[in-house]
Amino acid sequence: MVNIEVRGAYVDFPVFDAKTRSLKKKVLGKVGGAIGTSARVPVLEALRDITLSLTEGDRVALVGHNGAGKSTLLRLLSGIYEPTRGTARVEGMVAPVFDLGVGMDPEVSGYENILIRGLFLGMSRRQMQQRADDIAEFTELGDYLHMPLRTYSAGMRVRLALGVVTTIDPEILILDEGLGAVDAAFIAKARRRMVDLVNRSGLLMFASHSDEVLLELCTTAIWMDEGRIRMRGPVREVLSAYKGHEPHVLPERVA
Ligand SMILES: Nc1ncnc2c1ncn2[C@@H]1O[C@H](COP(=O)(O)OP(=O)(O)OP(=O)(O)O)[C@@H](O)[C@H]1O
Repeated sequence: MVNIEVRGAYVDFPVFDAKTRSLKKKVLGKVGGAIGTSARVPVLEALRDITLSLTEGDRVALVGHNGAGKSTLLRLLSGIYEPTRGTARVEGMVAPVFDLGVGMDPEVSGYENILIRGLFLGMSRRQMQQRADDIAEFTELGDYLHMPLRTYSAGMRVRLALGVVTTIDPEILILDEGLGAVDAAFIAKARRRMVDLVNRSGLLMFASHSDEVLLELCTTAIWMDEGRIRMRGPVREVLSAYKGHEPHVLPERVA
């Protein structure tokens, strides 16, 4: 059973080496969470009073300005952060994909990294051995897979990481955008695998700045603003409210 229950959760980051005096002025920009200065040590209030209930089949987009709290919320749901106050209860095995390169070792080969990365995402050694050929074919890396990862370009690393990530069977899939370095043709090729991955995940939560990807993969959305949930609803409605206009979608992507 896959289930997420968050009740009145806060996540604060005390900042011990901040220049406190210059923080006394209220920050007026749109970017970033609230900075509390009443205590002796300034506290970054990354999440404030989050209440959320998600279950099997939910496909949730997470949007908001830089620093709004999206990554912090994903880390809370992945068990990386504990709430400072409130509760966060997660039932189900979480596959967190924050940085495609995390869990990769530059000194070992592409093949060995396929195994390591798969184990990191909750798969067994045997499952990864069975899937290695499929991943190898998808990445088109050929003999490079026998070379140490440090010899790969940025785009080649992303190909390898995407190959592994799109082969797993996650109960709860937590995606934080980071597909930057690959070329457009490869993204198009990965799209089908991403859609299949999402379809076989029990629950998806995806933070991204791409309307197109979110509209394709998600059904509902949460708009984060200064650490709070500002709006929750159907993905198209939330994107329109957040952007102030209809979401941008390339004509051929419109269903
Ligand atoms: N480890 C940390 N220590 C101190 N402050 C942090 C830390 N991580 C995040 N913050 C602060 O928490 C707030 C929320 O950050 P978070 O990374 O969750 O935002 P985001 O919505 O994911 O932004 P982006 O779209 O830029 O990735 C920001 O104000 C940020 O400065």
